[in-house]
Amino acid sequence: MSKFYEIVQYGMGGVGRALFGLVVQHAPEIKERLGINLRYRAIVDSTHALHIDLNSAMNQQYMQYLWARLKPEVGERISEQTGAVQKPSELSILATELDRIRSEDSAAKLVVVDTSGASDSAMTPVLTSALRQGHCAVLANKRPLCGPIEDFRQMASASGLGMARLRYETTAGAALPVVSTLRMLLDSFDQINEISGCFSGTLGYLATELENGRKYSEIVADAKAQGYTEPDPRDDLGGVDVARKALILARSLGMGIELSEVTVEALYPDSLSSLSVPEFMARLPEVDEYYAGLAAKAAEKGETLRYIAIVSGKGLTVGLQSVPKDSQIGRLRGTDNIVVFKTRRYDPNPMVIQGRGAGPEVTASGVLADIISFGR
Ligand SMILES: NC(=O)C1=CN([C@@H]2O[C@H](COP(=O)(O)OP(=O)(O)OC[C@H]3O[C@@H](n4cnc5c(N)ncnc54)[C@H](O)[C@@H]3O)[C@@H](O)[C@H]2O)C=CC1
Ligand SMILES: N[C@@H](CC=O)C(=O)O
Repeated sequence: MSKFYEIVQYGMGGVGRALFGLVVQHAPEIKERLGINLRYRAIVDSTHALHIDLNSAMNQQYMQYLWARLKPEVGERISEQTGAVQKPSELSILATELDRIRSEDSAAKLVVVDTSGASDSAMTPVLTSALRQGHCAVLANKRPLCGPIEDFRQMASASGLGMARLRYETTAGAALPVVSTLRMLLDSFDQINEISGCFSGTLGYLATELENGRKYSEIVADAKAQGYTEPDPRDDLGGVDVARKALILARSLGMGIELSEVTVEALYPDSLSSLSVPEFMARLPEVDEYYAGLAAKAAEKGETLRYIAIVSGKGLTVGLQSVPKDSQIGRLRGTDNIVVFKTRRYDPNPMVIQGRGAGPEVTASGVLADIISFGR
């Protein structure tokens, strides 16, 4: 029997557009191979929304027509599409879709997909509300999982037993199977003693390229252009993005920790913290020399810099460390992440997951896998 999942997607940046392209291009094959009908009901960016009527959503030609305009190389905005409306609020977009699906008397489930960079206050009510009404949610956006712990618990409990209708694989390690592995270990009654590693594609890329002698300012600009960084690269460089990932893993383990309890170490000076993003990017050369010096100092000792996170019963720590070049972490290259699970069963040798941890294409593939997992 065919299953119907209908996507309401917030966020049409790098990851959002890559996901839209994947779904539009592969929906017929997904239906044929897996018996899962995926279609778009609405796409939303920071200012506008496009509600897609079902006839159009089922019409592959119309979806291809939209993709031809929205794909990154063309880059049209939602506001430029026929039928787009100015966004009243994130929640009202969902309300419109819930009304529509009720009036259709449909057996389809909505999947609210958050590929935005929106705040937790904007997105948490949307996601929790959809989950409470029996629908599904998939997040690439970490913020809604990093608000007050009570909000996280409400979202989790709204998503059914074992968080059955909530997926957020790409919030830690992009498409690497980190969250699903954590769930698998917990479901099979292992005991996770520690999760550690390098959780940032941007900081991995920065560290490797500093090692190669490139300038800090050029590396950060390049990471932004490639879509590795957060909308504001200071989230990456300041360690907050790593802290969010560690917090999401800690909360998934049942720890009641707040983001404010995690101490981070910033890889840019305080003097650049209150600038706009373009101003920040323009002033990066001011710190080139300092970070070249740090990298050179580590190299003199046969070491390299890595930004390391540890989640354990003692809490969360994240920060810059100098590690031997020929260690497992020292050998990481580019945007690769490494996540090490030390558990009762994986002892003394831990379970290790390693691979690309950032980039729009790879992240979109993880979001699509999350969506499809509801229908399996
Ligand atoms: N780029 C990557 O490698 C990865 C990104 N992520 C997460 O995925 C999300 C998207 O990342 P990117 O696409 O790279 O960022 P991006 O900056 O390219 O896109 C973010 C989009 O969110 C939209 N947006 C902001 N506020 C919104 C709102 N209230 N409602 C609807 N849309 C809104 C913006 O218009 C923008 O187009 C972020 O939360 C990021 O942390 C997660 C894993 C990897
Ligand atoms: N900005 C993040 C993207 C994935 O979460 C990173 O660099 O790791």
